[in-house]
Order: sequence, then C-alpha cells, then structure tokens
Amino acid sequence: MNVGILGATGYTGLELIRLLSKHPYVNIVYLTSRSFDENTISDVYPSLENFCKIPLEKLNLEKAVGLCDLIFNTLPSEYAFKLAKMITGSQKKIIDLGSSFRFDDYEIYKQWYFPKEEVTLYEKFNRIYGLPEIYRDKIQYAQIVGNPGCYPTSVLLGLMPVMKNKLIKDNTIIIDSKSGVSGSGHEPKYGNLFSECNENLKPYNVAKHRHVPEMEQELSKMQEGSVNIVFTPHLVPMTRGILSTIYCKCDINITIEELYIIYKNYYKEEQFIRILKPGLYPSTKDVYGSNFCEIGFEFDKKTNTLIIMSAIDNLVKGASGQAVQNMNILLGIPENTALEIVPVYP
Ligand SMILES: NC(=O)C1=CN([C@@H]2O[C@H](COP(=O)(O)OP(=O)(O)OC[C@H]3O[C@@H](n4cnc5c(N)ncnc54)[C@H](OP(=O)(O)O)[C@@H]3O)[C@@H](O)[C@H]2O)C=CC1
Ligand SMILES: CC(=O)N[C@@H](CCC(=O)OP(=O)(O)O)C(=O)O
Repeated sequence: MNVGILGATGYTGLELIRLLSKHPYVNIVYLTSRSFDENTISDVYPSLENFCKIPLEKLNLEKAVGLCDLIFNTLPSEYAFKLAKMITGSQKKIIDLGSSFRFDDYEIYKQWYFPKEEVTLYEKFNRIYGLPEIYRDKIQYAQIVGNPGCYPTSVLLGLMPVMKNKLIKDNTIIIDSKSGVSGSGHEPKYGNLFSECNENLKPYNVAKHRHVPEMEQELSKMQEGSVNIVFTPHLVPMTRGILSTIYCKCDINITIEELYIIYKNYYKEEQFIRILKPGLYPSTKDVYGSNFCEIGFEFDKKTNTLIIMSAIDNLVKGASGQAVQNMNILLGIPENTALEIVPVYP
C-alpha cells in the first residue's frame, strides 16, 4: 500500500509517520509541507532520523492522487474537498484527520466551520465517521473516512455503553474535558506560549466549541433521538492527553458493579478500550503515546449522577492512531497492526 501524508510536518502528520514507519504493509511515498519543503522530515524533526528518508514536497494534489493508494489528509477543507472529487470513481481512499467529512449533514458542518470553498457533492461521497468501535463494518466499504475529533473520541467511547442501553435521562449530559497543548497543533499561537500555558489552567470556547455538533450527531444516533450536551474544554499545561469527565443523570438505580459488567460486556471484543475496575480512575499517563482509551466511572447515589471518566492520547487514539486503525480496517488486516504500543510511563 502506497500512502501519502498531506501536511506531514504537523503534529498529526508527524505521529502518522512515527506509527507507519513500523507498519509491515505500508510504504510512505509522498509527504507534503508548506514551510519546510526540500528538507527531509528528520531535518525538521530529528526524532525521525533514519525512519523516513523521503523528501518533503510542496503540495501537488495530482501527484498525491497519482502516487498514492491511500492519502492521509491533515489539511483544511478546501484541500479535502478537492481531493475527494479527484478520487471519486477510483479505488483510492482518503482518511481525513480534520473535520471535513465527519458530518452527516453538510449544512450543520457549514454553520460551524465556514469552509472557504463550498462543495456540492457532499451527500454523494462514500464517506463514514471513522470511529471503529461503532462503524467498523461500514468503514471497510467506505472510500473516505472522516477521522473523529479528539474530544469526541474520548466522550463518545465513554458514553456509548450507557447510551446504547438507554440508561441516561434525556439531555442531562455535562462534559468537562481537559486537553494538552499539542491538541492545538504546531502552528505558533500566542495562547500556546510556554508563559501562557505553564502553571495555568484555562477553559475556552465554552458552550460553543466546534466539537459539540459532532458529539451531538453521534450521541443522537446512539440514543435514537435528539441529544443535546453541555461541553466545556480546558487547556492544561501538558503536551499530550485528554481527560473527559462526563456527568449525567441515570434513569434507573444502578450499582457501580452492574455498570462495570455493562461496560466490560459492551467492549469485550475491543482491544483498544480498557475498562477500569470499580474504584480505579483513568489518567492521561496510563495511555500516553498509545492507542488506548481508558474508561472508569463512579455513581453518586445522593444526586443520582453517573460520572464517567475517559482518557486518551489526543495524537494517537484522538487522531493518528485512530487513522491507522481505520486504514487497517480498509486494508482488511488486523486492526492492531503497528498499534500494539505500550504506553510510556512515567
Ligand atoms: N493535534 C491534535 O491533537 C488533533 C488534530 N486534529 C486535526 O487534524 C488536522 C491537523 O492537525 P495538526 O497536525 O495538529 O495541525 P498542525 O498545525 O500541527 O499542522 C498542520 C500541517 O498542515 C500544513 N498546512 C496548514 N495549512 C496549510 C495550507 N493552507 N497549505 C498547505 N499546508 C498547510 C502545515 O504545513 P507547514 O508546517 O509546512 O507549514 C502542517 O504540516 C486539523 O484539522 C486538526 O484539527 C484532529 C484530532 C487531534
Ligand atoms: C487544545 C486544543 O486547542 N484542541 C483543539 C482540538 C483539535 C481538533 O481535534 O480539532 P478539529 O475538530 O478541527 O480536528 C481545539 O480545541 O480546537
């Protein structure tokens, strides 16, 4: 399989190269960069010295489509949509790490993301939301995979067993998420300076983050009815990791031991989901550098509130690891190929 990465010098691109450099069925044949072309990736990131020697090139979509069987796109929607049109009718595949193909309804996507260029064929694309734990049967036949956002990955995996079992009172979901700074990419931004982030904890985009409609879309399908959520993301002074703490009201009286059995059974076939025994809580360090999602929970009887905690590495299960998992499904090979990574601890 010849693959290309558009936007290879970004954090998700870099993480894709790290994971794919040890993938037995993949050759990386095309890497693009806007700012660092004519270098190799290890000139920009010495951590990859000797793992990937092909040069970085200025973006050329025709060349990408010509050379690659599968393209990982980390670039904005104007490139994603052009690429999608170019591969329509061919056997080529796209895994898009941005938001361009996550939405079932293009109008909702437009309201939240204001794409620079409109696309008319959106409904015609053979696309799927790329959360393997829900959609693997459809992913294998899709041409375009919209890789989920990092916060939605942690939240949807945490909520899925209770939503599918209809245990949650309507519209009582409140989500408090915390992310490391790499979640915002490597492009310089004032808010990401060391002196702004270090020893600081700040909420942002409160009640208006772009991941809200993405989560509501998928939660509504799980619940088979319209779901609205309250979501507050925070930036924390660490490099990687997301911890989402989800509060919701339960429809029935349930013990934590019963919940444990529900979660264990629901995810019994899932190799990347770790359900913690009652009394244990997830942490970002437990999943650092790996494709795991770790889930724990607690039940507050006094207020009848279920508290679900879910930890991922935003760059792995929240982005590039999930993208490789999706690629493995498209290829029909074991889903854990090149993803059997032991988390780095401490
Ligand atoms: N970081 C994360 O944890 C996650 C990110 N995502 C999504 O994945 C996508 C990529 O994110 P990330 O890797 O963090 O982003 P970065 O900012 O780290 O990297 C962006 C990459 O795209 C290139 N690029 C950006 N704009 C253009 C342009 N107009 N033309 C050509 N090249 C361009 C940059 O090139 P150069 O460096 O050469 O200038 C760089 O290689 C985004 O949509 C993001 O929202 C999704 C889940 C998690
Ligand atoms: C810490 C931080 O800034 N995180 C990013 C999440 C990145 C992401 O997944 O955004 P897309 O949906 O565009 O892919 C944010 O909140 O925008």
